[in-house]
Amino acid sequence: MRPVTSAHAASPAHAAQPLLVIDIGNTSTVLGLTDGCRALVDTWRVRTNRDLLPDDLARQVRSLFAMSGRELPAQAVLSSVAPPVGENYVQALERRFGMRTFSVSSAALPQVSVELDDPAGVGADRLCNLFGAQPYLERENAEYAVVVDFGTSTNFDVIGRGHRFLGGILATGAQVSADALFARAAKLPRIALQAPPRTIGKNTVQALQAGLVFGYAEMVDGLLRRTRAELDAPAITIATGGFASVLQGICTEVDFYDEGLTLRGLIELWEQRERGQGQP
Ligand SMILES: Nc1ncnc2c1ncn2[C@@H]1O[C@H](COP(=O)(O)OP(=O)(O)OP(=O)(O)O)[C@@H](O)[C@H]1O
Ligand SMILES: CC(C)(CO)[C@@H](O)C(=O)NCCC(=O)O
Ligand SMILES: [K+]
Repeated sequence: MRPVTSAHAASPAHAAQPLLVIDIGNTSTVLGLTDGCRALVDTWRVRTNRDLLPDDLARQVRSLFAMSGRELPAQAVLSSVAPPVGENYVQALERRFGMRTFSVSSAALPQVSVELDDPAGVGADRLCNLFGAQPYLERENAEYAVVVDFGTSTNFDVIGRGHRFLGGILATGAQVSADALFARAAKLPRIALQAPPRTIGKNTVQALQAGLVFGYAEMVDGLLRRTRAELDAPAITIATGGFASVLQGICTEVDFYDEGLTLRGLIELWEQRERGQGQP
């Protein structure tokens, strides 16, 4: 992997309104606030809780902003793969704070060509990654990009120039794999998901770390090699999500590491939509 890098332009030509961005995953929800230059000035990470109702979420958002001494902005863009949490945030933001909101879906993004059997079924987070990959496609002058997103599941999102979502791979997340193993093997200790000093473990912890971390890295490299072999032009690859930092320097098929790709994709998506609607 090359060192931490970001291909995203820091600011649009015009001053913009501050924007609340929310990426609702199956385990975590990440909220971010941008300034008038579309740069993230604050981020918050909370557990995704399907039991919270609109007013619970309104209280959560209000207290996060109060904690950081921030003003609530007038507009928000949301990506959710955990219904009904996305809808509940929309209700909270619109009814309690009068915010203008936009929810990511393939139907709401006509400029994106989702080349799947069922375009409506694609996860909103994967559409965010498509937008997050755009600056890389341009900067590297590449035909394809593969985003590997390490969350509850590990997604490989195959993206083509011109906002094409070509498909991908969904694999069991690293933590889910580890938890499944610990749940079924009474004598195994819980371990930190970090690389051991060598592949041949000298104790139970090292042996588990080799299986989980190196095993996972080999899966990622192998799937990226297979993906690249199926494409008719070279692809750049970008890893994101918490576990990506653990695999940095281990995966040989990953070109870039970018922790903020999904959230900045959400900002980029909003920005392009605003430009498309002719609203500065
Ligand atoms: N610093 C870290 N070191 C090791 N593992 C990590 C680290 N941060 C996160 N992880 C693991 O990586 C996985 C992905 O983390 P991330 O926080 O990006 O996604 P998530 O919030 O768990 O999933 P989702 O986005 O689907 O809600 C998690 O299973 C987590 O256990
Ligand atoms: C795969 C997850 C769970 C990853 O967050 C999400 O993108 C999702 O629920 N997607 C729907 C199925 C699909 O994208 O094909
Ligand atoms: K995510």
